Amino acid sequence: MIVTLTANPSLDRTIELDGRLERGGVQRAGSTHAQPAGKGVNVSRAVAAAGSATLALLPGDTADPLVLGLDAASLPYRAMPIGASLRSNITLTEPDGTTTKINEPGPHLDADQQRELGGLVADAADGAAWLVLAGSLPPGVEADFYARLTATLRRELGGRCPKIAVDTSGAPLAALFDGGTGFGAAAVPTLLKPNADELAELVGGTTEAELEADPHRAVAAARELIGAGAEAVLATLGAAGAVLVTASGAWQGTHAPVTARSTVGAGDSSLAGFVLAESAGLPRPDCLRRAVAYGAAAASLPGSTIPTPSHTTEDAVRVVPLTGKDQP
Ligand SMILES: O=P(O)(O)OC[C@@]1(O)O[C@H](CO)[C@@H](O)[C@@H]1O
Repeated sequence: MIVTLTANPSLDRTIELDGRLERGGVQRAGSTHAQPAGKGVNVSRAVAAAGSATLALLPGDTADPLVLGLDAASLPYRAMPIGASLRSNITLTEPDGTTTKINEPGPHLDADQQRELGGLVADAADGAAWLVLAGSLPPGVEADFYARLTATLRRELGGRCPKIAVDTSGAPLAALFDGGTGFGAAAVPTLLKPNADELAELVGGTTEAELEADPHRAVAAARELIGAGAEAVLATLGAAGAVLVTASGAWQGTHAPVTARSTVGAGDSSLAGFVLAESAGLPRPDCLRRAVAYGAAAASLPGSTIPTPSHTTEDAVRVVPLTGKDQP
């Protein structure tokens, strides 16, 4: 079972423009669609589409359009009522694949609601294979929420605690490694899935553009996180594919060029591909291969559409070891 938590889910609205975005002008949409989303929900959608067991955890009232969308999609979920509307994030796509995204802050969660959400996660995660903590934190939630949750689950669930993957940015990402929170290595997840921007911000001394241009630099940056206690780092590098780094090896995965339609959800799809492959017991390079195939497939699909296995082409992915010894 792959359990996901989306602390700040979104009903993603995509507006496909027939021409270039004109700032300050009035434009008619070519087409529009809405999808229940947010990073963890997207991971669960990909896992479910692959026929594997998943459960999406999120705040949200039963009548919220996002929750109704999960019902309509038959996605297994548990939603914690909050008495407030969830957010709606807007994506504007242009014919050349340029994507502009505007994310709302989301509804405020008070201390009781945060505790209840943590309890929901502890209950669902008990005995699961993976727990994916993904996305931004809504207003009212302290930046160390994921760090605290990770440390608490490990302490309370012991040997029944799943492997924990985190995909977030900014202060919640930094808090996983911040000794000041007092959780130490217990808060460091099994797997981190930063993009180049997040990785650059986390380790410092480099930029998103440098990491996307040079996979060796991305590996060096990811190694710092391995040194801090993570078992694996899957760093997604946009059109440059992804690198996977563990204590015993590093690999780069690149995909044959695809025509990008919307990059929204590409990172989430990569994470889903990795976790699906890892759960199936595949060797590390094949986990990376599936992650890159899922990311490329997502980028070639409109809006927040999440790929099914039939959208992916693993043969189009080239995986090469970069440093360290390869794994069996
Ligand atoms: O504001 P966050 O939580 O960082 O990101 C939310 C979001 O941009 O992430 C997904 C794509 O990764 C979208 O479905 C969603 O709108």
